Amino acid sequence: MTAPTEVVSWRDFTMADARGYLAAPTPSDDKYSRGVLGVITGSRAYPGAAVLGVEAASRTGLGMVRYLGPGRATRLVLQRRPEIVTAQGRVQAWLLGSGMDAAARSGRVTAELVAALGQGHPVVIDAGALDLVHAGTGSVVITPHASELQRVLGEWGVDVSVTAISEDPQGWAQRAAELLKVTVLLKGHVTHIAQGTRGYRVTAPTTELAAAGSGDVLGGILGALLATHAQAISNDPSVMARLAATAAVVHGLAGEKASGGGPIVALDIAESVPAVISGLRSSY
Ligand SMILES: NC(=O)C1=CN([C@@H]2O[C@H](COP(=O)(O)OP(=O)(O)OC[C@H]3O[C@@H](n4cnc5c(N)ncnc54)[C@H](OP(=O)(O)O)[C@@H]3O)[C@@H](O)[C@H]2O)[C@@H](O)CC1
Ligand SMILES: Nc1ncnc2c1ncn2[C@@H]1O[C@H](COP(=O)(O)OP(=O)(O)O)[C@@H](O)[C@H]1O
Repeated sequence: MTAPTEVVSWRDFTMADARGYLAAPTPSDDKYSRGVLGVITGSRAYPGAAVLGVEAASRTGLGMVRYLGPGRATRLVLQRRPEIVTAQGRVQAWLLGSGMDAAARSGRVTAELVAALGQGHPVVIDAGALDLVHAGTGSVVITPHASELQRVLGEWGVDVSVTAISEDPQGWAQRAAELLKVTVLLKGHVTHIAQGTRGYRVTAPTTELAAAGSGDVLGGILGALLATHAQAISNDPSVMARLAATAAVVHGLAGEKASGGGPIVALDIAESVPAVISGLRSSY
């Protein structure tokens, strides 16, 4: 695979840009009109990722989270967040794969992920569901780090090293978006979001974000944004890239706020999200 075929115009996605996707609910809203996020994340090996993504989605603001992952993770999610619904039902968007390992996934979990991908809703595909990107029937955003993107590209017949991706994240995010026909959010100190002919950069305001579970929190933030903007995505699928960039902006600012110059753990990032959204709503 050589140069990307389409000309992509890249620009920095700003806090003012993000604000447009963080509106408060209106007086006529109810929990269902705000949007429900279905979540299938976590595993026996990584149950904590489920807790982190659900916490982050809840803190980003949406009508409801339906968590439909494995048993142990379900218990941990409910211990942390009794608001979460674990019954099957209708959703407006999905968050899939954080805290899963594609190689260790059971046939049953794979079938559940494929069924969710087949519903035509907007989907965040992370970590251990990235191998199922071909099954997406709605608008899809994938959220790999460089080594996950290398694995995905390998599965699609593109041989590239992690070093090469890290040296040209813009180019590889763009190539992957073209090849897979999805929105790509490639994580790093600078996060690159590519979709069609658009590209957005978001530079993290703190390096403390480089910590275990930080990406699981990002997935939750983005999942909530997809659920609350499902109609906007249906009207204009290019909104996916701007929602992904908004999630990266919120994630970065939440990490910065949680840090205050010191170290953080991933849950601190999620807990700082409401204050960051409040600040963004009132600042511009
Ligand atoms: N609380 C939770 O539940 C959490 C759950 N999480 C979940 O974990 C799952 C796996 O995600 P991941 O990104 O860690 O794994 P992966 O994509 O395979 O890349 C691994 C790369 O890193 C490297 N590597 C490993 N160890 C290294 C070392 N000591 N020093 C240096 N390099 C080292 C390794 O290289 P190698 O060892 O192969 O040489 C490989 O290249 C995923 O589902 C995620 O959601 C996480 O979010 C964390 C919190
Ligand atoms: N050096 C860095 N500076 C700022 N942010 C970083 C840095 N390295 C990684 N990040 C961010 O931290 C998060 C890490 O996500 P990920 O690699 O999926 O980790 P995990 O799987 O442990 O959640 C991503 O949002 C990424 O953009």
